[in-house]
Amino acid sequence: MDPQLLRSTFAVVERRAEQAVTFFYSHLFWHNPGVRDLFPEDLRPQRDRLFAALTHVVTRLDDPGLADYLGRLGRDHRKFLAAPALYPAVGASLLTAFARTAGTAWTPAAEKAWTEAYTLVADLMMRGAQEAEQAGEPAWWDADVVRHLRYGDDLAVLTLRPRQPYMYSAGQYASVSSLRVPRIWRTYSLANAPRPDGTVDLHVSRIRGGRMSTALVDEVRPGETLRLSAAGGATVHRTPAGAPRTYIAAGTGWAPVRALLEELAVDPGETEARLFLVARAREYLYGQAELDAFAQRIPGLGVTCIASAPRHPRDQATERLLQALPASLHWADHDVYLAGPPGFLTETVPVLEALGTAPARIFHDRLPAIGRSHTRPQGAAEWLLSPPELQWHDPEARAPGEP
Ligand SMILES: NC(=O)C1=CN([C@@H]2O[C@H](COP(=O)(O)OP(=O)(O)OC[C@H]3O[C@@H](n4cnc5c(N)ncnc54)[C@H](O)[C@@H]3O)[C@@H](O)[C@H]2O)C=CC1
Repeated sequence: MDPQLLRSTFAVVERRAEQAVTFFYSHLFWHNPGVRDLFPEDLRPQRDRLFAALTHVVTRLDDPGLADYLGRLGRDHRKFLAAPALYPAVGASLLTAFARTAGTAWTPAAEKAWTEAYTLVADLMMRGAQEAEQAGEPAWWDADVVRHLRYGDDLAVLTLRPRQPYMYSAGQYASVSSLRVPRIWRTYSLANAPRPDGTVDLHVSRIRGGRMSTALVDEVRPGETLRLSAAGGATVHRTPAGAPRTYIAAGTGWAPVRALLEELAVDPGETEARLFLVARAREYLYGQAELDAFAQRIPGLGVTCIASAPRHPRDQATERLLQALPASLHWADHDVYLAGPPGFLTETVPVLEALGTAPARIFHDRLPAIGRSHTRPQGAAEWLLSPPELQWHDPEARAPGEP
């Protein structure tokens, strides 16, 4: 396998990505009747994901973590009903699409390199899936909705009871699917530390035009069954017991922070902990109701709630937070746990670094370049200048208990 050759052919294909992706799906669905049913009705986000995943692989061929990443991806793809027979079918369509798109760059040597690369990727993914199956891990967990609470127009807290034991750590997330929105999975943080009764909470903010969040906020009722993927994400506690830490949560970013606090509350000792809770308006500070209870259970907890002023844009709360942070001291001694919208994280991280927090001590879910944009940049330079819209879910971060 020749990494240089793979990258140079991929660079040509990437410039004609729309054409390549359209050809790929047409070829796949034409030659494999029934496969179309495995994909969501709206293929556009899927198309971007395919290229994001391929870019991830092609740019990390020398990365020793790639095999683990692909193993986890294969394990995770079981929820999409990706049977082993699908892998060669996808490979055949992908290589044909590349051959059609790469023009003169598609030499016999390039074809050989891509065939070898795809075989390796598929083998590692299938092995991950097989290992999960042998370990008795379900492809997804059926979970019954036992409670559905509304906060304002756009927010709901759902309590689910998985029918089989569901393992996760405080701070992790899961993909969620509902038969109301077939074949679509969306990622939500698990909003509580594991409970003796096994139930898990999800905090869902309705996104305008978002079919899944609308279904979860407006339509889903107790008694209904949702599907949960295996938990993932490495935003779990990494701070030694008793050492100082700061939590910063914006909007439903409260969910993972709430879970981390609940875990800390079991044995807080004298731990110094700071919590900044940020929301678009006072009435959206829905976590506030629980703060007294947390403050009682964690004596060293200091809490600051920040919201935008009435009739001001939601991002004013971020400006207020960034102005408030320097009033707290000793940033170099704190681990910082952050959760919230991608734009919020992008603005907050540099300020924390400027205040003295080491980048390695700032923990948040990673933001891969999984675009929703339909006007695709034409090359690496344009890609950097105009990156696609970010989503916070990162399958690479799916490493429960990762140090
Ligand atoms: N684990 C995590 O990191 C989690 C992330 N989220 C993300 O949070 C978002 C949901 O947000 P909502 O609850 O509706 O919050 P929201 O849209 O009400 O925003 C909450 C606050 O975040 C700040 N903010 C939002 N967009 C910003 C931007 N572009 N630049 C600077 N600051 C910004 C503002 O201060 C705003 O008041 C989704 O994007 C979701 O993916 C949600 C839960 C967990």
